[in-house]
Amino acid sequence: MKLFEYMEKYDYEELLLCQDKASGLKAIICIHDTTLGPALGGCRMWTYDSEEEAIEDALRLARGMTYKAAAAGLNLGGGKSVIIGDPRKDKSEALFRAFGRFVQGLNGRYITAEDVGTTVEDMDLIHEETDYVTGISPAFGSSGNPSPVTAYGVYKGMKATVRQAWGDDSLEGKTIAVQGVGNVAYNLCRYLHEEGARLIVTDINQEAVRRAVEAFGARAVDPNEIYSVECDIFAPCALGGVINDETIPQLKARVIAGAANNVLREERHGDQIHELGFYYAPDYVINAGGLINVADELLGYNRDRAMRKVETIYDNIEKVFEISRRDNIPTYRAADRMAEERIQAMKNARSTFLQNPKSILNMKE
Ligand SMILES: NC(=O)C1=CN([C@@H]2O[C@H](COP(=O)(O)OP(=O)(O)OC[C@H]3O[C@@H](n4cnc5c(N)ncnc54)[C@H](O)[C@@H]3O)[C@@H](O)[C@H]2O)C=CC1
Ligand SMILES: O=C(O)CCC(=O)C(=O)O
Repeated sequence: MKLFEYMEKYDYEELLLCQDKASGLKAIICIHDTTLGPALGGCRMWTYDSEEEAIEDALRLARGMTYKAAAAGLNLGGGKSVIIGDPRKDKSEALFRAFGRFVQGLNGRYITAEDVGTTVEDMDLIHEETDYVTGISPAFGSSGNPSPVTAYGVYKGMKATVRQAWGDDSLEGKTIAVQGVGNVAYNLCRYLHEEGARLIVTDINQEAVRRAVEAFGARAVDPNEIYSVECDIFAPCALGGVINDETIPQLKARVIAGAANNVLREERHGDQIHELGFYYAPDYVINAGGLINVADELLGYNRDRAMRKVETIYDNIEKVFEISRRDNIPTYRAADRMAEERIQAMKNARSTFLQNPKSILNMKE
């Protein structure tokens, strides 16, 4: 990958490689765009096959956060970080504290949180070294694990998408294929089950599958089968890139709506599913609940306020479909348009000089 060429193409601000020999830390922090405010985005810990793959993941995820914050109406920019390592074996206090010091060094331009492979306990360790971390333990006045809130937002967004496809938003009797039943999807399955949906689940972790089967009467299938099962809704809730040349011809669902980031392997796959008549809820619009929740900590965390804002994901999905119909474009492009218009509008609104501009960090009521 030609890094500067790529950064220029998508207008990235900063890419930082962090190395600490003693703790074994190898991390990447990427800041995409801070027009709307500090870049907030989780820290992923994953066993990447190569350094290039880790850098690419950080870059793509960071850009997604810019759009996620903008589309959700937050005063935040986009950033993300990844730690290269196995979350089951390579975690230590020293590793997360070393990472926290790199975050602190950015002086608030980047604020971290959980993502795949990291937990509230890891955020607490990072918090030993920096205040620029969210999703820490409620004991610190924080919001804790964002996953249940992300799940609630995905549930609301799925209902809004279902309304587009079938005219009413009920999930009762719908068959939903859930890929990955980790932190977000387990909570999502609870909402879906309570509303009377039939669940089909898969995961590479058999324990996660067993939990979902026991708790929600879900039917389990092998990871490769999840794309081709007969269902109404496909909910990608594992990793990204799962809508691609191999999987699109297999899909039986009419709606694609889930928690995973970067669901489309390439943009052209978004065009393809649009042409084929799928109802696709753009990933960063439907999965913004966790971000909305942790962002509320910057104002002094208030659960009711955060949940009210998460409910607006339903309206945001409706807006995306409206733009898609109005401009005759796929929903992923409609979401980009909605986010880009807000970023541009705020750039313009902030063009007049103010002696003491209000920042997100001092907007406490
Ligand atoms: N946790 C949160 O609040 C948010 C999460 N997301 C995204 O949602 C997705 C899920 O996040 P979490 O639930 O937090 O992660 P998690 O790590 O708890 O769950 C992911 C699950 O997917 C499974 N998995 C991985 N590869 C798989 C495959 N090929 N087939 C089937 N299962 C597979 C894993 O075993 C795991 O159980 C990720 O893409 C994440 O970036 C997005 C917004 C917020
Ligand atoms: O939900 C979080 O942990 C923070 C936001 C984030 O990284 C995401 O939405 O992907």
